[in-house]
Amino acid sequence: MSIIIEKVRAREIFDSRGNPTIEADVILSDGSLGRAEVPSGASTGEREAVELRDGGSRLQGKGVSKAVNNVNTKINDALHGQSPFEQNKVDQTMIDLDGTSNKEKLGANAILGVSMATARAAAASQKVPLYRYLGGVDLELPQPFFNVINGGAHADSGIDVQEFLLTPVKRDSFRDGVEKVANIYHTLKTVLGKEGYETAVGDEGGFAPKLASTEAAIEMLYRAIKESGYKPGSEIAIALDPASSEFYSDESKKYSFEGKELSSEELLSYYQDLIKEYPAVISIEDGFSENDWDGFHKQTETMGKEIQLVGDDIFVTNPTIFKEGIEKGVANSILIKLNQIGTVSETIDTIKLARENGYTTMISHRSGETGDTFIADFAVAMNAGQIKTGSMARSERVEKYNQFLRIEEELEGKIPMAQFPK
Ligand SMILES: C=C(OP(=O)(O)O)C(=O)O
Ligand SMILES: [Mg+2]
Repeated sequence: MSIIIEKVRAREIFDSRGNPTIEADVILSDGSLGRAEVPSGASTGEREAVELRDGGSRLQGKGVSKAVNNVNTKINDALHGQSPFEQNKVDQTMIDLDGTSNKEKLGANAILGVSMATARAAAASQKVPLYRYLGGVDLELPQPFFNVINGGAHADSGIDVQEFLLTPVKRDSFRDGVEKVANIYHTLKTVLGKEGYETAVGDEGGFAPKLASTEAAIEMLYRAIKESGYKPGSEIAIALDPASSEFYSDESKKYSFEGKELSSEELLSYYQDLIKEYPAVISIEDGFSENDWDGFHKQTETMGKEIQLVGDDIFVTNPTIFKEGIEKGVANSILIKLNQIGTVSETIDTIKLARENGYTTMISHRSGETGDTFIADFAVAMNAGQIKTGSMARSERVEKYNQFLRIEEELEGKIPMAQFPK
């Protein structure tokens, strides 16, 4: 007898910021259960699929009971009887049922929860790990990027750049990479403490010291890398996510950055000087605003051969928007967030598009996370090449890194490791 989706249901749970979010269950006729939890961003792109929230006074307007209800009624009715092994069809059914271009009716949070839970249920039914179900035999461990200093919308450190990430360019295994960064993370805490800075952490588990500038933060990283016994650049590299849409004014077309009002051109020369001064910086995400395509394009023209330029807010994992970006020569890499687009299949479409056009892909967590480790399996299955999922001090982030350690062990180290830069 063929296996079908018997029941779909959801509930309100809480994320790492204490906000309500969706947990969805997909139950199959053979009794298999797939469960998934949905994350939530803070520095969200304007064109992301809509995260449906309730409004009103309950839970300060942040409840997701409407989205839960949509899963338990409309989505349940539409998916009952469908094959869990046809991910595209399941996702398309929900896209059609919603009927809007940004999933505002059912909520991208409702749809994504069910989409991920369907993949999990199908994997459980076939008794294979999620990475195997989604990826078949062609698997690869990504290069991890750890966000060790938090600024922007993720902390009250007052630093304009949202994320300062470390990546173990040189590593013998995934475990070796995590160990190296864990060493630096602990050294960084000591270095910051010695200099009199706070060592409490931000939303993504990185430290949130009140450092005066981007340069001051990078200096701290260089020091921590060296004092841990590694070479900045060749062994441990640095990536930045300024998340610049957060400090861009659509009216004045200026970037309000570190006390100055910078034009697009001025910001570009700032980045050019920065990577000259600190060659360990190998990647910049959202250096320009989602509403400054021209600025992002100019950066790609001038810096795109030297370093990785990642589009997050500007592409929002949306294949249609991304296609336009490719045509306009914007960025050379794309950040992949499942909940920006709202289904597993559309996310896979975006990854394929990146691959066909020579863009690198970095799978990403959200600043509001849960214990769900879906993105770890997903990154391995998609041969995504890179992942960023926070730092070492918050378990909702560390759990993702731990899942890679499990996968590496399960595959007895026989799985290839992505390398960036090559
Ligand atoms: C992970 C990010 O932050 P958020 O989830 O707040 O959008 C990001 O900007 O890359
Ligand atoms: Mg970003």
